[in-house]
Order: sequence, then structure tokens, then C-alpha cells
Amino acid sequence: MFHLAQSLYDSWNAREEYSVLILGLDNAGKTTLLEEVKSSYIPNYKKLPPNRILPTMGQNVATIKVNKVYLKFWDVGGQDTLRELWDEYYETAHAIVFVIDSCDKDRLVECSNALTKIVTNDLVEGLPILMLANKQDLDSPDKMELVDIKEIFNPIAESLNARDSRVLPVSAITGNGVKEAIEWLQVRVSRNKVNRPPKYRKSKKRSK
Ligand SMILES: Nc1nc2c(ncn2[C@@H]2O[C@H](COP(=O)(O)OP(=O)(O)OP(=O)(O)O)[C@@H](O)[C@H]2O)c(=O)[nH]1
Ligand SMILES: [Mg+2]
Repeated sequence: MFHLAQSLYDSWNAREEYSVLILGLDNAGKTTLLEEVKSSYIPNYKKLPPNRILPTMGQNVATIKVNKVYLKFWDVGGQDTLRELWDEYYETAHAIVFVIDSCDKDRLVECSNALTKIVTNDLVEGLPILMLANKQDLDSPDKMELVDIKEIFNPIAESLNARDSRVLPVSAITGNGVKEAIEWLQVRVSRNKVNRPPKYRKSKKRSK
């Protein structure tokens, strides 16, 4: 009885918040993606023009509401020396978005090694992993086929336990595919709620 009353109280008075980590090599497009997400979900948000986005040295954080839940995104710098800091975020994460530059064939091995390092961390076990094949708008001879990206990255994400993972094509610049990706995430973190419960944040006072 108490539990029922508690959960009714919680759902009425608190909002569910899930932390989503945006990871990937430097130059993959993480910050550009976060800007696109913010402009898609935050009314009147004016996104930074691409030429104003600098390599991330620390982190960028944004919370957006998607289908009644809140997703708190953490965009962390991807330069080699900054990757050691990713570990600090795993414990409180509910999902990982791994951004791949679809045109950066030269760093494919470095990129797949970075994902392997993430998924083999115990704290990441069971978390949904969304891999985004970014820069789909580019028409470059170096552009990798989506099917090849899937063939390389899907087995890495699935390597340990059965978990929710998916490779989706996006362009952080044009926004193509971004909303579909965010909806996928929202469904997965909600589905994984029992294993990794959200943070319950006090809602703003309701108007009568
Ligand atoms: N054409 C194209 N360029 C993109 C896209 N996404 C990002 N870029 C470009 O890629 C470069 C790097 O983008 P960032 O968003 O700064 O990359 P990042 O992953 O945040 O890099 P770090 O902060 O260093 O980890 C910039 O020149 C962006 O304009 C995309 O979808 N299409
Ligand atoms: Mg960045």
C-alpha cells in the first residue's frame, strides 16, 4: 500500500530524468549534434552556427523533454587525452550515444577501439547504445557505406550481454535522422528503467 502511494506521489510530484552520454572521437560531430537536438526540442532555441563550435575541452550539458521524460545530455570532449575522463560519467549514465564520422575511414580502427573500451567497462553493462553514423550529408569518396559501419560496430556493441543497440544514419548539420534517433533513445531508457532507474527530480510547481 505504501509503495503504491509512494509511486503515485512520485509520478505526480517528480519528473523522470535520464542521463545520456555523447561520446566519440574528436571531430565526430558530438557538439554539432547536441546543438541540433537542442534546436529540435527547445522552443525558440537558436543553434550555434557550425563555425562557432570549437573542439570541446570540458563538457556541454543540456536537458530536453521527450515524450514526458527528460533526457540530460552530456557532450564530452573526444580528443585522445580527454577520453580518459569518459569513465567518470559511466556510473550515472542511462544510455550512450556513440558518434561516428562516416567519412573518416583513416580512423576507423581508432574509432572501433574507442567503442570497445566503452562497452567493456563493467559500469556500461546493459546500457542501451546508440551508434550514429554521422555526416550523411557529405558526398565524399571516403564515405563508408552504412551497411559496412553496421557490420563493424554492431558486433562491438553486442559483444558482452544482450543489450539494446542500434546504428542509425544522421546528419548533425542538416538534422536528418536526429529526431528518430532521440525517440529511439527515449524508448530504450524507459524500457531499461528497472535496471537503471531514472533520477526523480522535483517538478516545478503545478498551476491550479
Ligand atoms: N558535413 C557535416 N559536417 C559535420 C557534421 N557534424 C559535424 N560536422 C563538422 O565536423 C566538425 C567537428 O564537429 P564537432 O561537433 O565540433 O565535433 P566533436 O565531436 O564535438 O569534437 P570534439 O569536441 O573535439 O570531441 C565541425 O567542422 C562540424 O561542422 C555533419 O553531420 N555533416
Ligand atoms: Mg565537441
